[in-house]
Amino acid sequence: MPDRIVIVGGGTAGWMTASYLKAAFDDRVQVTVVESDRIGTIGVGEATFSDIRHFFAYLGLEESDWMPACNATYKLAVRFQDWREPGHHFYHPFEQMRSVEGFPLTDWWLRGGPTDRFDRDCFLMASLCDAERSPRRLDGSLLGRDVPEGVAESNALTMSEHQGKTQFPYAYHFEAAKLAQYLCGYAVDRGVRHVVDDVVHVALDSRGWVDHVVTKEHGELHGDLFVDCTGFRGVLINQALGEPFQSFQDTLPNDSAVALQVPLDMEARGIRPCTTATAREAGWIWTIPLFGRIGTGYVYARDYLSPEDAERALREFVGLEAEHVEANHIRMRIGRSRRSWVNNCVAVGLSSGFVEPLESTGIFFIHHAIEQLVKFFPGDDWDLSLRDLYNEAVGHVMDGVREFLALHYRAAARNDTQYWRDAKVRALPDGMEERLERWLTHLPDSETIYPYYHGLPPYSYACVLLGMGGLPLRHSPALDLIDDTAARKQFEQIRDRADELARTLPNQYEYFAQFR
Ligand SMILES: Cc1cc2nc3c(=O)[nH]c(=O)nc-3n(C[C@H](O)[C@H](O)[C@H](O)COP(=O)(O)OP(=O)(O)OC[C@H]3O[C@@H](n4cnc5c(N)ncnc54)[C@H](O)[C@@H]3O)c2cc1C
Ligand SMILES: N[C@H](Cc1c[nH]c2cc(Cl)ccc12)C(=O)O
Repeated sequence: MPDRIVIVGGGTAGWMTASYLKAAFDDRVQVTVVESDRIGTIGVGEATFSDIRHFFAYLGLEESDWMPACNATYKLAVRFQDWREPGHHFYHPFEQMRSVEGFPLTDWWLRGGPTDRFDRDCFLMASLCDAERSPRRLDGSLLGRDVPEGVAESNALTMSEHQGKTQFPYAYHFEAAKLAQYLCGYAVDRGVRHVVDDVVHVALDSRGWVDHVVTKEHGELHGDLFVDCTGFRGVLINQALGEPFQSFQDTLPNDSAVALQVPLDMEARGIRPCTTATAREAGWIWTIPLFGRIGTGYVYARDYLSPEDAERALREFVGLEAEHVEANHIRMRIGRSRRSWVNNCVAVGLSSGFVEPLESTGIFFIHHAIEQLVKFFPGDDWDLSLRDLYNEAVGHVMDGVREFLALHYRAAARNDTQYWRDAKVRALPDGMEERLERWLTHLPDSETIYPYYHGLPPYSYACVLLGMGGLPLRHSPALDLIDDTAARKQFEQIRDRADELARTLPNQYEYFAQFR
């Protein structure tokens, strides 16, 4: 069996992979992580999918184990600010879409919702975000009796096996660098060898497979399987093995970011239970509230804005609190390696692929890749089918997310700068134009979105279309022929329940302060 695994890179991807492989295979594999202390990680304040709870559950970790160590908070939604027009906002929440008479509530809302806020009319989470509530009460109980709490209820190995069955009501914000540190401790405690050194050479054998990597001070590291977690550099997959990188730049032009970590008095300011993405002149600014500070950054396209102007705009946005904070400028490689698994090398994380962090998909890509690696782990014969299945699954996830992100720009009503005007006419990924055409007459459903698993359910597409406001949408004509009493009752129930929860749940600061 290929049981000697060498992971190059110790960022979020490296340590998530090491700890997961140990949890999966225990001492039946030997895992080494080699990471440079000279080359930094991409450690900004980060937001996740709710699915990441399956990752922690797989490792046997409770929130109380890792959250305080990572200054983590809850995320109930992404709040899109100013994408339609200045002052407008809407939420993309973690909440199962309700349906009435077989039609999603959003479709009923299009026919005639009670207010002009589809998100508040159709989802509880939008009101909880506006009211800045925690999804848990001070005694730790989760907001709704109807929300399944456990993850052990199913034996599923992968996230895709859960999709559509339940929707957990929150994800997390955390400091990625602290999570990597926490997982390093977890992995080393379980026998992972940790080498701090630079890989200076990747030695290939006569077949072009990785034989070993050469480090500056620790000699050669031999293994059967090599995992490239070297970030945008792609030291093994792209540099040594020559696997081409396929850019998504034609459809997603944002290629840069400037980030600030801003310490703040969260008691005075409050901790919003959502990631905020605020549209700006040539991109958007993320605000990720952590316990004790916010992570913020401007994601932009260099074709439209210089790094200096982006930093100036970000500082203006944040205000005086960021005066003495140093900015971190990042060049983003948008797209994916054509194949993420080549010979005996599997790329996980930024080396495999990345799209701008608008819907917090980076760590989801890592989680998904690791699940697939366990599912399709090679045997002695390195059967090519396993590798092909892996590459197809990983490729589909990134291509699907690419479409979902492209939709945000095509659908946004904002058109006050050249950047936003160009967004309306920019090319869409192959096949998406036809799909979009259909969504305008019938809100997206499982049969009309990107046809392979990519993490996003149809209701996520509906939220973006309804919230961005730049495309004409129509309700299903059948709704004009169906009694709408049940739909109206559903809207009322949501409003009443949202009011009750907003009145009775604590705010996020109160909830997390009790653990400090
Ligand atoms: C601006 C921005 C915002 C983001 N926001 C989010 C978000 O909100 N949510 C989300 O899910 N994801 C987000 N991401 C993505 C997320 O940061 C990454 O997916 C995640 O941190 C994984 O990074 P990584 O481990 O692949 O690479 P990195 O963090 O770059 O780590 C690379 C590692 O490789 C090591 N290395 C490199 N070369 C060598 C060498 N020659 N020898 C030895 N070691 C080497 C480095 O030392 C480092 O340890 C964001 C990314 C960016 C750029
Ligand atoms: N796999 C799902 C993906 C998902 C469902 N709803 C949302 C909302 C937001 Cl803001 C991001 C992703 C998803 C999950 O993580 O629950």
